[in-house]
Amino acid sequence: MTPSTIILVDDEDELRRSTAQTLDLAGFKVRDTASAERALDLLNPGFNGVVITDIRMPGMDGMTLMNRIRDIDVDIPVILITGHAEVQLAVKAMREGAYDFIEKPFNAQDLADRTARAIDHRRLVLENRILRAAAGKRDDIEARLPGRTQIMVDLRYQLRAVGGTDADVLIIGDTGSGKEVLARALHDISGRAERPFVAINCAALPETLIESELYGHEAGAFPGALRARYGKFEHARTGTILLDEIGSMPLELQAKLLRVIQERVITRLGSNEPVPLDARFIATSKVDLEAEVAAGRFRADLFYRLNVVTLRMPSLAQRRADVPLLFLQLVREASGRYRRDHVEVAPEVLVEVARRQWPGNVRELRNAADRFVLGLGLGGEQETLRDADGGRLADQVADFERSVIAGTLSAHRGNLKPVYEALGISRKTLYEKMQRYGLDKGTAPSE
Ligand SMILES: Nc1ncnc2c1ncn2[C@@H]1O[C@H](COP(=O)(O)OP(=O)(O)OP(=O)(O)O)[C@@H](O)[C@H]1O
Repeated sequence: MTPSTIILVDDEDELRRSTAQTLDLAGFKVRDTASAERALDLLNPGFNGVVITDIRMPGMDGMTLMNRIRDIDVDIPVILITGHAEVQLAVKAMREGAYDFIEKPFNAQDLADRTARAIDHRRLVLENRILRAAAGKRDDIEARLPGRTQIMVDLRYQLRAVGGTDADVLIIGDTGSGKEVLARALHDISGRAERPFVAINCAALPETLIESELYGHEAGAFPGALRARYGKFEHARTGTILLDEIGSMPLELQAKLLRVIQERVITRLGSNEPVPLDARFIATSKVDLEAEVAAGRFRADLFYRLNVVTLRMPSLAQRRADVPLLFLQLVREASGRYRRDHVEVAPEVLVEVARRQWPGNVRELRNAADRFVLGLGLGGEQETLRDADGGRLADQVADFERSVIAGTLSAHRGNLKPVYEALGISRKTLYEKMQRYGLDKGTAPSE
């Protein structure tokens, strides 16, 4: 990405020059101008930078400029410079979409901090855009959350239903089942798709730093806090905040979080100034939070607040019929990642994949696909088929083979060529097997 540029707009020459110098000394690349119209000429959608403008100017004022900038690209951060008596105006501007404001006279450090934060925010927004454009994934929920079992069909339906709303969402699911993938899909189909998606792993945050990580702090808020720092919540602003493994959050922080979710404001440590927060919260949990509430480890009020919309990411054990197809998809992805040409998956391999339990869910299946593509086998259990349940091995193999072929046929909507190619068998063999198992082109996958 090209280096960020600050466009500074102020009609007062002296103040503009000294502000430009301050920003320059802080290491920013600055272009300054006395005219709002000129500033607009410098902007385009995808502009990598930030606009800092005085609010009072003859001709086009700062508020009008901000609105014109939002017409160009709604996510370009605009920082307004206000006079002492103009705080009301600044608050109105924040409500209308200004990123931040700074009151005159301001000190150099404060200006540099606010500018740095706005630049970080802009970078996150642009990175998100690039990622999404590259993947072309905006509406492609089925490709991201594949599966033909009813439980997955229902989940995608629920996802689309809540995607367009602003409702906070709780996602429950076993380890490795794809909760974060689901959360990102939710963000990408929401009206916040272009805004930052900030994932916070609550289990990995050190307890002593958790508050300043989330809420930020002012300089001197605690020993060692030399400079002010913006927290993760402020980084997300109008985007989505993912609270991964919310059940690991200490009880006293749960109370604070509840307040943030309800009141939609945050206050940095060491500050009295509330900052508005218009983010959507998504929380995930591996464990049943109701049981945690009963055990006194999770606050009931926070649970009820989060539990308004709950999506359940099924484990692979709950959707076994999806496993072979999912494996084929993961093999295709891994082949791309490792730059291997078309890696064939023999039917015996799919049978083995379908037979296994996969307690680590998609993560474990994905690792197996990676190993397979690299020629290392599936890993994990013994590679040979075992007569696990006491049934005749040949019958079990036949059952799995039938479900694999039925699933692949259904995935390709009865189009045979991609089916025998994906399964690594000839057209003739596919016909024979379809006949043997009583399958036709329109066969639905068997559970
Ligand atoms: N549908 C999918 N297609 C491809 N990869 C997937 C899919 N679902 C999950 N994965 C991969 O599986 C792994 C686990 O997914 P994810 O991190 O979303 O699970 P999780 O439920 O949040 O896990 P944990 O509970 O351990 O945090 C990741 O590497 C992810 O990329």
